[in-house]
Amino acid sequence: MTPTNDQPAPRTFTAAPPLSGEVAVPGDKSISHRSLMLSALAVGESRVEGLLEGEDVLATAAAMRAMGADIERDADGVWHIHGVGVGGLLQPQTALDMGNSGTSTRLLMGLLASHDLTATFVGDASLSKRPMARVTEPLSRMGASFMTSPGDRLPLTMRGACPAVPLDYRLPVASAQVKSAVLLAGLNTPGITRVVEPIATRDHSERMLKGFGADLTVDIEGDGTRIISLVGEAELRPQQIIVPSDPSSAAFPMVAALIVPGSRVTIANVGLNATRAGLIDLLREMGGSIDVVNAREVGGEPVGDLIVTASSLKSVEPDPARAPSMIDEYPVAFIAAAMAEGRSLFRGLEELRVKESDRIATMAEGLRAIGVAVEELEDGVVIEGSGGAPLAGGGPIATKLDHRIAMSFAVAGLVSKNGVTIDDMRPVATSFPTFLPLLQSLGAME
Ligand SMILES: O=C(O)C1=C[C@@H](OP(=O)(O)O)[C@@H](O)[C@H](O)C1
Ligand SMILES: C=C(OP(=O)(O)O)C(=O)O
Repeated sequence: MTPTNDQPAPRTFTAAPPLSGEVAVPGDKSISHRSLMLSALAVGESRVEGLLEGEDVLATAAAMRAMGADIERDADGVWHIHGVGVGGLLQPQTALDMGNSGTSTRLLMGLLASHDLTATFVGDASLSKRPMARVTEPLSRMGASFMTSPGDRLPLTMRGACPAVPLDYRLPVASAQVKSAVLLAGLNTPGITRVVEPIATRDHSERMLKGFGADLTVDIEGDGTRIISLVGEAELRPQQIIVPSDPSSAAFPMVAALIVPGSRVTIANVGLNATRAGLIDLLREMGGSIDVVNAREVGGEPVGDLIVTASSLKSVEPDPARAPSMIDEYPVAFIAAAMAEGRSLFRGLEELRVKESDRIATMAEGLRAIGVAVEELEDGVVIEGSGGAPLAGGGPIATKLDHRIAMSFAVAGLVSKNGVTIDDMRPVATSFPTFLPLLQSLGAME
């Protein structure tokens, strides 16, 4: 995406008074991407309320428009999408700019793999370092071909295959992006495409594909392995979608409210899908007071309001099997561990090394810079908690084009003696454009 401002936006976050109030974080990023993609493949008009209007999702919208979908936002903030039908995507006339968004890139590569067209994908410096072999490998087996930059990275040009060949694929890495790429490719492929998932990852693609009318079944074996089968050459029906608030964004005010003494905050309408709710379980195990009220179902997803009260936290050694259910929340979970009593041990997190930044290294470096004793492991970190005492503070923290690093250290600043300076807050616009006003409304900053 074209940056709106090409200068870094440093900012210092300082010790905050007790946080209070009721807030709503923006719509779920994963569901927003999928809403646009699936609506663009349905014949007729879909309507999406609560879409995340962050840069990542806007990159998906621009790509779907470039391939023929008609996508408009009305004055009330509702998005209207007229789709082209499965198999109906048009050849994009220019390169698809994915900005900072791994989800847009990998899911769209899947969609295009079974369409008869050629497309070039480009992205920012962070996205251009991220591995794409995890999707080019299965999609090549379905018939697509790829010309990638060295190391299977962006920029890359792909040619879809029509008809593509259905695939029976066992996921070698616990990744909802890879699972979704194969399933989306299967939509326009004759026969049955099957994905075997030994470790469950977020299941929004499965739920939404079914909701749009695709013939998709999920069988669960005794050991928890999920077998997802999709009948190809699907016809998708337009939908009315209400996007719940993003639990990955709610994570920041949630941890802030737990660690800033005296806080009590309500976070409304948060998505509580079990494949996403690992952070809530973790923080409760640490002694965090998080109550779910008003539990309900909205648009096929469980949601609830969270009441979070400041708590004394104790250290944890979470089971690595929990990783997929809170994969994007580890950076801010490390901040919670830095304020807990005792030593926390996080393992099994090698996937964090291939996110917007190497989140193990970036977090370890940043934590050290603000006075936290931390040891970096190949697949995780050991963090010595302060037992609730304020962190020293410091910086500037190098965010490395990673929104979750920026927001995690902003939260750390709220419990610091000397403030925490972030080198650049601009990446926050990818997933949580209202982050600063939200902190202001809780009284966390001027
Ligand atoms: O499918 C999705 O919407 C996502 C899957 C996760 O990535 P991986 O599949 O690479 O784990 C997550 O980190 C990302 O923010 C969104
Ligand atoms: C990893 C993330 O997103 P993506 O892979 O879509 O860039 C994230 O939002 O933390």
